[in-house]
Amino acid sequence: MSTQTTSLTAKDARPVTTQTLLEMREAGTRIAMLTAYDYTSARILDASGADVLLVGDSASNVMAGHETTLPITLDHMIYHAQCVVRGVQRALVVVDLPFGTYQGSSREALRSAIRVMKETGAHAIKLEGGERVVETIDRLVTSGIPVMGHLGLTPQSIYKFGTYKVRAREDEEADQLRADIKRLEEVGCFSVVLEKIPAALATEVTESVSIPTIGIGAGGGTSGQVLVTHDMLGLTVDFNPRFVRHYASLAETVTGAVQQYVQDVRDGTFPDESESY
Ligand SMILES: Nc1nc(=O)c2c([nH]1)NC[C@@H]1CN(c3ccc(C(=O)N[C@@H](CCC(=O)O)C(=O)O)cc3)CN21
Ligand SMILES: CC(C)C(=O)C(=O)O
Ligand SMILES: [Mg+2]
Repeated sequence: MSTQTTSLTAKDARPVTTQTLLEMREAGTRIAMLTAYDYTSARILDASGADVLLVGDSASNVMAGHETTLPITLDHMIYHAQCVVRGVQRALVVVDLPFGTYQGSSREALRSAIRVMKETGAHAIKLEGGERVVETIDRLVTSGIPVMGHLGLTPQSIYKFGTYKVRAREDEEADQLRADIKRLEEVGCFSVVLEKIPAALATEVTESVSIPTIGIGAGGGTSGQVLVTHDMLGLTVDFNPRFVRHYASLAETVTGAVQQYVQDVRDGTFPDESESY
């Protein structure tokens, strides 16, 4: 088995493709995905070795301050994706199709996805759902647009479920997810996100398909992991589900830096001579 084309390090600038992700799964190399919404962050995440950057509709929460992902528009998502693409050399850039831009018909979905691909230079799109979006995914994939699926907790359906509790704990919903992931694979998704489902189920369905799965709150048995970057950096201090591991406490760091700056301005110690002309 050849692993020659599998990109592993930040220094290896060979662009990650959907094929690379498949090879990583086959080689047992776990895939690291993070969200990105702007140029400056995307550049740092890309250079730090993130394999996939997701321009998530979580931008609705994280960037715009909305309570849910429902309000963000296709124009907003395209703007964020354009910014991210400018900062990326290696990572695969995937863009969420926002609520209301693909559910109406496969024709509407294709129009939305084509806008993303044409106007941003991103490499793939992601959309939420199983059986009910299979026809749509078929149309996108047939048109040459790589599609990532998203099963389990699907935040665009929050008002249908009413809570962000763990999904597919009961047999009926678990069986539906088992069937959904097979359908997503059959119709040509290159990967599927599994959000907030029991680890045992995520492991089982990962083994039932040959495409890579990317987990968030789905345990360690998936082919890769995704987190919202602002969560893992400790910027979103009021969002603390157990699946978030904090790799930094940037809210504290920023608070300290800004307090110091304010004090220095008040004191007149900033700027000093070396910082003046
Ligand atoms: N900052 C951020 N991070 C995310 O992971 C994220 C977003 N925003 N916005 C879009 C969706 C929404 N997501 C969510 C939202 C809530 C929980 C959650 O576990 N909420 C509660 C538990 C609720 C319950 O048990 O009823 C919690 O523990 O915080 C998980 C994923 C994931 N996505
Ligand atoms: C949490 C990930 C999977 C997502 O869909 C988003 O950030 O919008
Ligand atoms: Mg999303």
